[in-house]
Amino acid sequence: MNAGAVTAVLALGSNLGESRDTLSDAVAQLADHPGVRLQAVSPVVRTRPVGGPDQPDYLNLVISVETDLAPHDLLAHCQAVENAHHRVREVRWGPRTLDVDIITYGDTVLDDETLTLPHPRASTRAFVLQPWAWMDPGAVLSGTPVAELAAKAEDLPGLEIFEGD
Ligand SMILES: Nc1ncnc2c1ncn2[C@@H]1O[C@H](COP(=O)(O)OP(=O)(O)OP(=O)(O)O)[C@@H](O)[C@H]1O
Ligand SMILES: Nc1nc2c(c(=O)[nH]1)N=C(CO)CN2
Repeated sequence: MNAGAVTAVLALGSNLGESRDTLSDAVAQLADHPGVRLQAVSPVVRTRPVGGPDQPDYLNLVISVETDLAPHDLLAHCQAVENAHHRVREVRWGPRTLDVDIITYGDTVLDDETLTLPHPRASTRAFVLQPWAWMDPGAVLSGTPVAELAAKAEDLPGLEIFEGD
């Protein structure tokens, strides 16, 4: 790892349009930055929507990247990739072509107007935790094994590996 580089975990979700293609493109776009190197990609999972209005199932995946970007610069890069997929913010937790969240940035703990790390809702979301645990069975979030958190998450039933339509 480059001196000063940090490992970040990013969670991607899509439930509008050609979600499988969107996720593949987004992973490539996230990695297509001189300050970002892709380390690992989880399986794609199909998940029931958590919160928000009645909406289609999601496809979700998690990646880990090694990055030289500062946390807010990584957030800006994630949002640029969301915007490239015509992400429109209408309803909270509403359907979207692409969502990219920063789940962890090394061990950084941070909370300001635009960025909270670790992501404040990740520890209860199977759609983040289960693919993360499959990608990295030893992963830990704020001191607790991610696999243990996934097993307790209310949205775990209904989550399945996406094999393609
Ligand atoms: N760790 C984080 N990753 C991504 N965005 C974050 C994070 N912490 C705070 N934010 C802020 O949250 C704002 C709203 O993000 P977004 O619209 O993606 O929320 P959401 O995906 O609908 O809901 P949720 O935050 O529950 O996943 C962003 O504009 C960003 O500034
Ligand atoms: N299954 C699922 N549900 C969600 C998702 C998501 O990615 N997958 N994202 C949300 C807001 O980030 C709200 N609800």
